[in-house]
Amino acid sequence: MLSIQHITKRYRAQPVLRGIALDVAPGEFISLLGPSGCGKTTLLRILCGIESPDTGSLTLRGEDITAWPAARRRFGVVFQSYALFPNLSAAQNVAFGLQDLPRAQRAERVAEMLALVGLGDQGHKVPSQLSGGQQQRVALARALAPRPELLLLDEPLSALDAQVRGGLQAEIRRLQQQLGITTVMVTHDQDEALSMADRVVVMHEGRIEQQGTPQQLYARPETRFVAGFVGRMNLLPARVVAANRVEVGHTRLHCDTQAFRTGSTLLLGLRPEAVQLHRADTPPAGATDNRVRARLLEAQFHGPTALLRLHCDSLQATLDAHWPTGVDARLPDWLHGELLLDLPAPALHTLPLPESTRRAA
Ligand SMILES: Nc1ncnc2c1ncn2[C@@H]1O[C@H](COP(=O)(O)OP(=O)(O)OP(=O)(O)O)[C@@H](O)[C@H]1O
Repeated sequence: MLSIQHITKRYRAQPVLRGIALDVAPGEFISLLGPSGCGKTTLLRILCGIESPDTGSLTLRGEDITAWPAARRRFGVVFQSYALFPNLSAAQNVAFGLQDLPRAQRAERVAEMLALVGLGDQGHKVPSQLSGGQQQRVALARALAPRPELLLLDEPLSALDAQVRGGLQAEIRRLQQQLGITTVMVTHDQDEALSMADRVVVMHEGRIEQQGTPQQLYARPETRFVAGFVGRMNLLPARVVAANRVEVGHTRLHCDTQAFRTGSTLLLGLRPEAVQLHRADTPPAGATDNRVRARLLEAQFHGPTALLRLHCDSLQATLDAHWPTGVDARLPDWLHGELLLDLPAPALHTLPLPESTRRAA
């Protein structure tokens, strides 16, 4: 439906977008995810039509819209700051983009939209009489009221507290699916991107680093940046010593090394939830591949799980692991003794070293 072709943008000499290409399918929810300064807001502003690219083009259902001003695109936009007219009621704010409709139809549509966002009885209030979450619902109703072809969301929830935010994430997703509206949302919050989007596009320094479903990105990060930015990942420098065998510190581990030649260096990634802990005095029976000794350095309580920092002499590394805290929210005493860690081969990701590190090596 929307095709973004080789978009570049510089501010003065500084390149901010370095060749962005992306196709968005009808009804799809895309999240642009990346750290501050990676260019995601600039890309969204180019989609809105309030910024123009230096090179590249945008097509909407085959039609080139690159030179169209924002008003002609008629996309629905919600910004981080609620951007409502403070002296207009919620209903008047929603009616703002409906000037073309006859009065009766306009009132009907406003009532429908306010009901859709759960504010059917709040239309008379001005923004200062509404909570932050309610104001953002009004902004959403206003953006959706003219039935736009594309909904653009720029960090719409980042000014809200965690609880309101979680509720609205689910609600926006429900609405988006109910209306089938094609949506592009900018966020720097990986949880938000993973939980809401059909496809997450990870941006880094003005480029698309990787894109895929939330599950693909989490299960198969392709670069160190994505591995570190989407979820938590232990990263260990390693060297391929034979097919499917790597050396980390003083120890050798099994993992899939298909993409690497023997002798090459790489990073081994392992999610904290994939680390299996056992007590060393009663080791489990069975295969002992990828089993190393470790000791607990510290534990951080996070409610349903504790994050354990473990030191492993043979790997010459410190690893993070998750421990489910259970109903009594306590760690068993044996975790403070000698431990064995199983690092399952299928959970070990092999990642290329970043360019700069490779040169130094
Ligand atoms: N109008 C502008 N003039 C000059 N530089 C700009 C302008 N807008 C953005 N930049 C610069 O471009 C880079 C990318 O900004 P952008 O807002 O797109 O990043 P972002 O990924 O959305 O970050 P954030 O999450 O902090 O908004 C930044 O270095 C920023 O300082």
